[in-house]
Amino acid sequence: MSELLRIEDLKIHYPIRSGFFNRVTDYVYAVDGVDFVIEKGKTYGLVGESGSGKSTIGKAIVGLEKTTSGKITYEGQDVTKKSVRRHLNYNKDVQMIFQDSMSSLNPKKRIVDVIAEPIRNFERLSDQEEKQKVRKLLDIVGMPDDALYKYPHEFSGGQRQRIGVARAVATNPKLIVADEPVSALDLSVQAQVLNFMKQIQEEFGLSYLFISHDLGVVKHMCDNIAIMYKGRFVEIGTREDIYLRPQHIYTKRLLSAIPRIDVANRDKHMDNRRKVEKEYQESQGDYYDSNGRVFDLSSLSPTHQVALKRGGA
Ligand SMILES: Nc1ncnc2c1ncn2[C@@H]1O[C@H](COP(=O)(O)OP(=O)(O)OP(=O)(O)O)[C@@H](O)[C@H]1O
Repeated sequence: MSELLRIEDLKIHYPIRSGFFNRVTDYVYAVDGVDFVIEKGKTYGLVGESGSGKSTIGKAIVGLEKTTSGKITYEGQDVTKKSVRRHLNYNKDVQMIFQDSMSSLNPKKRIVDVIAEPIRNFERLSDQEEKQKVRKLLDIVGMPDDALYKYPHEFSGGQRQRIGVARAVATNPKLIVADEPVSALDLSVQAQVLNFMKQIQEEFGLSYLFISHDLGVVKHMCDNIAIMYKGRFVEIGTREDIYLRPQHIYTKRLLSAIPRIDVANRDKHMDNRRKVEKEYQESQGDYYDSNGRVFDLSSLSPTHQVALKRGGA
C-alpha cells in the first residue's frame, strides 16, 4: 500500500452562539474524531446521509475549513497548518470538484479563463502556451475546441461537470476531492461523467476522495469506503466488505435503500437513449454527426442523405 494522505482523529466543531452577549452555548460536532488513509491511485468513498459531516471533511482537506483538532498528513508531511501547505505547493496537488458546477464555475468568465485560472496561480505560460494547454485539457474531457470561448451557461450540466474536471486536473494534481460530483445530473449523464473520471484517474494516476450519499454510485467508484453518521465513521472497509459483508445496522439500512439501477448498466441504458434520440432526430429531418453538429437532411440531395445515414458525415 502506498499512502498519499492520512487523517488522524480529525475533529471539526462549529460553535453555536446565542443570547444577548452572543456567547458560545454549544457546538455542532460536524466531524468528531475520524481516521482514514487515501492510497495513491485509489478512490476512498465517504457515504452518509445529509448533515453527517462528509463535505466538512472534504473542505478541511483542501483547506477551506479550519480543523478543531487532529492531524492531516500528506506524503509524510503534516499539512494541518496553512503555512506548511503553502510551502509544499499543496494547493496545486489537491483540488476539489463540487456538485453544483453552475455556481462553482464563474458565469462571467469564458471557459478558456475558467480552466486557465488555476494554471495561472502556479505556472507562467505565454498566451499561446496557455491556450494550447487548455485545448488539450478540453480534449481530455471530450469537449470540442469551440468550447474555449463560450460561457458556462451555454453548456449542459454534464458538460459543465466535465469542464469542472478539466479545471481540477489543470494543475496535474495528485488528489481530487469530488463532493457529490454527479448528484445533480440525470442517471445516463451520471454514468458518462463517472466512467470518464475513472479514465482520467488511470491516465494521471490520480487519487479521489469521493463524497456521496448514493451507495450505488460509490460502489461503482470506490476501493475503500467509510460510512458516516453524525460526524463519526460507523463502519469502514473495502468495497467488498461494505457491500457483501456489512456489519453495522446503519450500513445495512443504507444498502437496503439503494435504488434498483445498477450503475454498471447505466451505459447500456444511455446507449439505448442515444439510439432513440438519434432515430427521433432523423425522423424530424435532423442528423447529428460524430461531433454533435446538426445537419439538415432536407437541404441535401437524396444521394447525399443516403451517404450521410450510412456514416459518411
Ligand atoms: N459553517 C458552519 N457552521 C455551523 N454548522 C455547520 C457549518 N457547516 C456545516 N455545519 C453543520 O455541520 C454538519 C455537517 O455538515 P456537512 O455539510 O459536512 O454534511 P454532509 O454530510 O456533507 O451533508 P450534505 O450531503 O447535505 O452536504 C451539519 O449539521 C451542518 O449543519
